[in-house]
Amino acid sequence: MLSPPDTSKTMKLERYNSYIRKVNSTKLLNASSKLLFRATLLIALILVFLFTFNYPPLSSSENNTNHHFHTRTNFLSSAFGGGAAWEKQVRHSSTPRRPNGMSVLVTGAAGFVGSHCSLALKKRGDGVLGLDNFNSYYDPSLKRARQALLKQHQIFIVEGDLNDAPLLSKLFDVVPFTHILHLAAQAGVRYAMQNPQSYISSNIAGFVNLLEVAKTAKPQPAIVWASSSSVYGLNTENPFSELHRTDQPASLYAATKKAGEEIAHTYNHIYGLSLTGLRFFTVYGPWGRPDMAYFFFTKDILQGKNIDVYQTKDGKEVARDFTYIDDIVKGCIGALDTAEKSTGSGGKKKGPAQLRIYNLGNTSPVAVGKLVGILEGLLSTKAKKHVIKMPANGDVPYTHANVTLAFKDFGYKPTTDLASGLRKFVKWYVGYYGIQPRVKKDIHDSA
Ligand SMILES: O=C(O)[C@H]1O[C@H](OP(=O)(O)OP(=O)(O)OC[C@H]2O[C@@H](n3ccc(=O)[nH]c3=O)[C@H](O)[C@@H]2O)[C@H](O)[C@@H](O)[C@H]1O
Repeated sequence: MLSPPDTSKTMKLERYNSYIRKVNSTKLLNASSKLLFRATLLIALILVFLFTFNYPPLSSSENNTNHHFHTRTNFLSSAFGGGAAWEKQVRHSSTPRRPNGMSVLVTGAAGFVGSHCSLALKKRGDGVLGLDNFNSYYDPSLKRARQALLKQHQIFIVEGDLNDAPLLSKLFDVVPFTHILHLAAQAGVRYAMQNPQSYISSNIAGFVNLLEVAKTAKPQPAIVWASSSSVYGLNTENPFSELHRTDQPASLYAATKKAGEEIAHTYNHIYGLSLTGLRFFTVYGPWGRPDMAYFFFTKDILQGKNIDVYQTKDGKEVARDFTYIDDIVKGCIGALDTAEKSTGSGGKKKGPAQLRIYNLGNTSPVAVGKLVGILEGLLSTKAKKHVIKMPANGDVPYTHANVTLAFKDFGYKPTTDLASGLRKFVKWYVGYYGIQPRVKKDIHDSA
């Protein structure tokens, strides 16, 4: 008789195996739940990062327009562009409050000239909707402060990029804009050597995108936009007239503005868009741009830092036709008021349309050294001047506007000299940045 098999060892082995399986499966479970947990945490962190840190600071009017920013703007516009509350804000902001008032889309509304023009238009009863991408070319907190100021006056700024075609089309679906005041651009003459693509993206691609949307709009809006005194480039005739050569730009910035003027011609010719380009001459004033010389000279003088004052190669002073912001605003509004309607509709030209270019300057060039002297007086502080030859960075030695044409067509007449304008700027500057000591008491007291 066969004795029964001794299963005790087998059973022990099975029990052991099943124990090991349990331990392993628990380990596996633990490992996979850990993995799941970590993956969830990672996704959550990515989402928090995207929504907390990356939104909203898209870079304006003066624009950081690289691919990353565009992708994000497109995403945002589709997420925020269609809601009823958003549309209500857009409509409310752009509705005129006076009979026959305009409904103006102001691009670059959080920028220097854009914010001033938006306020002026709104104050007289026009509807204003802003568009700005709040890029970080210069301190975006200044753009946010301008936005807050505009908000107090019921002006809403849509946060988005000129290159976001669906967003622009959406705005035109919601509002039948009568005018566009196009001031969004990559500004700055010297920065073009550091970031050339940003100029192409904003000043050329962005402008074309805007014109593409405008041409198909029903009704087509009339467009007034910012060109630049820099288009005169190496022109040697003075003062600069609209009839002078503008085919020798000295910087990529100037070249993109000149390209804008040619592009404007094309859209006017093919689609009947009414287009007015304004050549601004070194605009300055309260709420100005920190990348401009008068602004960072003020900062550096107050902080006791050296400032570079440029001279031409032959030792002459560099001069600019510095133009005060209020004069520029009057010029922009004059151009808007005299802009004729576009003649096309839905992408089809119906007849010839208005095409204009104007200088908007002060007609009185001042040497940069003199500007520094005025600032020294207003700030009661001696500047640490470092006079150097102008680097080959796109600057031109001299600008001087002839504004006869703008005077003839819409009464443009600058009224603020550099000393008065800088006084107003310094008053704003010390107030905005909370700087009290040293600065002349009468600056604080004067209106
Ligand atoms: O009219 C325009 O279309 C342009 O105007 C403005 O350009 P610019 O006239 O070059 O102004 P801005 O930089 O303030 O330099 C002022 C003066 O200071 C000199 N300058 C500058 C820097 C420096 O360190 N030292 C110096 O002497 C410099 O050589 C110059 O003579 C806008 O920025 C530009 O966006 C565009 O709108």
